[in-house]
Amino acid sequence: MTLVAGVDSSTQSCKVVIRSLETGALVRQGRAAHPDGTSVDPAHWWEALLSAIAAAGGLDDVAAISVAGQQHGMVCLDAGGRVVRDALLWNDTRSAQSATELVASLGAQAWAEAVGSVPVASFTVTKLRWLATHEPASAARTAAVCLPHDWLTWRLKGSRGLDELTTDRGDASGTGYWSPITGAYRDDLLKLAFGAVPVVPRVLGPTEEAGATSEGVLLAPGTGDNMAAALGVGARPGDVVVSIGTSGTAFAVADTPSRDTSGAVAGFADATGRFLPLACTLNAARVLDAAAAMIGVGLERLGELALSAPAGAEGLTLVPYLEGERTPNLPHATGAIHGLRLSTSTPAHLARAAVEGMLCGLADALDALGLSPERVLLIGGGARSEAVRRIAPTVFGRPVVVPPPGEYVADGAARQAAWLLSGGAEPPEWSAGSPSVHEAEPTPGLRERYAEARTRFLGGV
Ligand SMILES: Nc1ncnc2c1ncn2[C@@H]1O[C@H](COP(=O)(O)OP(=O)(O)O)[C@@H](O)[C@H]1O
Ligand SMILES: O=C(CO)[C@@H](O)[C@H](O)COP(=O)(O)O
Repeated sequence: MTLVAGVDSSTQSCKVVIRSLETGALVRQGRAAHPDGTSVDPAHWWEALLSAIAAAGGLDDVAAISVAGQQHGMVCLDAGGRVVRDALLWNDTRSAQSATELVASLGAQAWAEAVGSVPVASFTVTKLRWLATHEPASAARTAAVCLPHDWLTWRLKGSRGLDELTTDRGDASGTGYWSPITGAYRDDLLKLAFGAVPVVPRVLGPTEEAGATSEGVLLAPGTGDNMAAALGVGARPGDVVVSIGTSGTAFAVADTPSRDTSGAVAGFADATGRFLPLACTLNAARVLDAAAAMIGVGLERLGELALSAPAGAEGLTLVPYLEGERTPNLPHATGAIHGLRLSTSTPAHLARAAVEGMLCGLADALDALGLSPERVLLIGGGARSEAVRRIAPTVFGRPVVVPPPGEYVADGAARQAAWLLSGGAEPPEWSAGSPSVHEAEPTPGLRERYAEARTRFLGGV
């Protein structure tokens, strides 16, 4: 049996799956935690990757591997290939002002036309501007800039030379200086943001080899975690995927690029040669972690409490902007609880309001895509919660399809590695397990009350 490996180096952890090339069957898997924080030494990702590979039984019998990673993170390397400073992650909002300045200098429409997206604080281009402005010495030492998956792929190759850095269309499309519309870097935008044009990774096609490890395991191009999730879950045109991880994302596979001048929808490329319009919230599964901690229970009990409360939590409304927010673009926002009465001051009401508030934030992202999906697929760590699965249709106002619990980002990466070996125009067909379908009536007034609370606390957004 030929084996392939897929890696998900995401915000909270690194996961590795090893699957059969022919059938896609899961053979073994491993995981390791990443440190907390929005500014992280990439060495931690490397150590976690090695631990997760070891926990998955190693790569001795594996033919090809692919790394998918959290998007946008700025990894700066000096001329000798050493990391210059901690990487600023997608959820680090210190570059919000830099984003405002960059958008003001060209206008939102010009950015959307140039790179498919209007940059917000998450985008690498804004982080480079922040670095040039606030840490000129680090900026001066930066000879190359790449993304988390690019850096891990480069390390797996044992590379030293900056000219050996590679990336793919999907992850490159989240930088803000590569255009999914033309398939080319925009050095002028890099220069505008950073004042110089550092080395950037070569952009590989969907099945182009990135090299090999010293043990001879072939390296697929890898991609961003959302692009890998689309591949892993087998998203097809007409589907919208909602992922509840550290970030909340809503995305769809499209045949043509998008250019949303409002900035709500990022016009990303996908991992197959197509496109992946995506709306992202900064607040998803961790809202549940925070609510569980506030109430003093575990996630399972939080879910039971949420399901024990009446739908709509009798008007108790939680606006979940605990880490600022990206959709809507409010990097300095905080969360709020509205509608407290003596009768709603219970752990069950708070649990329900947390699940509903988090899902209302995701419903805003779903609406931003402006699609009428045939299916809404729910994935990510948060989809493991029964309460989330059962409450989601009451908030989204449509049935929700939940694939069997799994690591769909790592699976997508494994499928890309299989595609590298099998060749052909499309990735190999792997049979997926049967999804469960959750249907429920929308909760009357819930979205309206949420919109009102959001507006009341956040000045008319
Ligand atoms: N049974 C569960 N109920 C609710 N949330 C869960 C459950 N299992 C995992 N999670 C959530 O999943 C999150 C991690 O999701 P994951 O998709 O792995 O994140 P990321 O890819 O961003 O690292 C954690 O914040 C955790 O709260
Ligand atoms: O910034 C985005 C998408 O644009 C995030 O979705 C990151 O890619 C992080 O993903 P998770 O770790 O939450 O999966």
